[in-house]
Amino acid sequence: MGSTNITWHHGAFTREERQKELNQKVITDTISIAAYYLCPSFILIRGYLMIQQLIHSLSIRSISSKSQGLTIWFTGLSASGKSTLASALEQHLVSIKVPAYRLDGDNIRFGLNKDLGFGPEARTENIRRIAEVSKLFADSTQIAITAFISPYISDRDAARKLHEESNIPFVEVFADAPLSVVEERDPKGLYKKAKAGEIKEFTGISAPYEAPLNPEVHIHTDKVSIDEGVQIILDYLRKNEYIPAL
Ligand SMILES: Nc1ncnc2c1ncn2[C@@H]1O[C@H](COP(=O)(O)OS(=O)(=O)O)[C@@H](OP(=O)(O)O)[C@H]1O
Ligand SMILES: Nc1ncnc2c1ncn2[C@@H]1O[C@H](COP(=O)(O)OP(=O)(O)O)[C@@H](O)[C@H]1O
Repeated sequence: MGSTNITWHHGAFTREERQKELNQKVITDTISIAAYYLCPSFILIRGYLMIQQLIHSLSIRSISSKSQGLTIWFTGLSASGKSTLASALEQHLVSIKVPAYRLDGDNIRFGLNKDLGFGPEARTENIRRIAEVSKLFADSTQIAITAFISPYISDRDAARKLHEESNIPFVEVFADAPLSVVEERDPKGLYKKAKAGEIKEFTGISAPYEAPLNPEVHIHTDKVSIDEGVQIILDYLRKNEYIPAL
């Protein structure tokens, strides 16, 4: 497993933080250029700034030429770690200037899909719409990161097909933790309610979850840390040249 000195946060990521991360390099470059012209007499400083400027422009070029749109599709039980990993991954990608955007229950289930429940047909329609939206994000050369249970193999396969028909890579990431572990985590108390019969058709308790047979990335979230999980995904993305090498 590769490693990086860059750390990532596991909480929510605001629009302002995203803007700050993506603009930072441009600001640094602007400062370098201004300083270069303001200090023409200091040959050493000029030399240093010129080298710095060259490194910056090369790194920007290498990122923009190698980044490409794709969808990273998390699947797994409730509390398996999809949102946690998706959020940390999104923040890390943006911190290295790779545009990424996460779609999850907070911005989809309460908006575009607020008319949908949790019966089999509603879940299929939920995933169909999310697949269409993520494909559009990926088509705009961003990395779309989706974090939904997506319990049915046929629905995930349909999402994959939709992407592959447009030559957009689709990376399925299985956030895998045994039911006993997610029941123990139960961060929202939903398993407790489901077992008490207060929530109907709850995935893993009273509704099915069909685990992926051959996901691109398989993360055992009960065995690796959050940071290690993110690193496994980054290693996969680098190995396949979806993001620039370190
Ligand atoms: N019946 C039932 N089954 C499963 N989950 C339920 C249910 N009712 C509400 N919730 C909450 O909704 C979140 C799952 O929504 P998803 O859009 O990811 O589900 S699905 O992909 O359509 O199956 C899920 O959030 P996560 O815990 O983040 O997965 C739950 O908080
Ligand atoms: N290795 C790990 N990877 C991801 N989450 C983990 C891990 N270990 C513990 N957790 C915890 O498990 C919980 C997973 O919740 P969440 O990310 O909301 O899951 P989901 O989106 O799949 O419902 C979080 O409280 C997270 O801190």
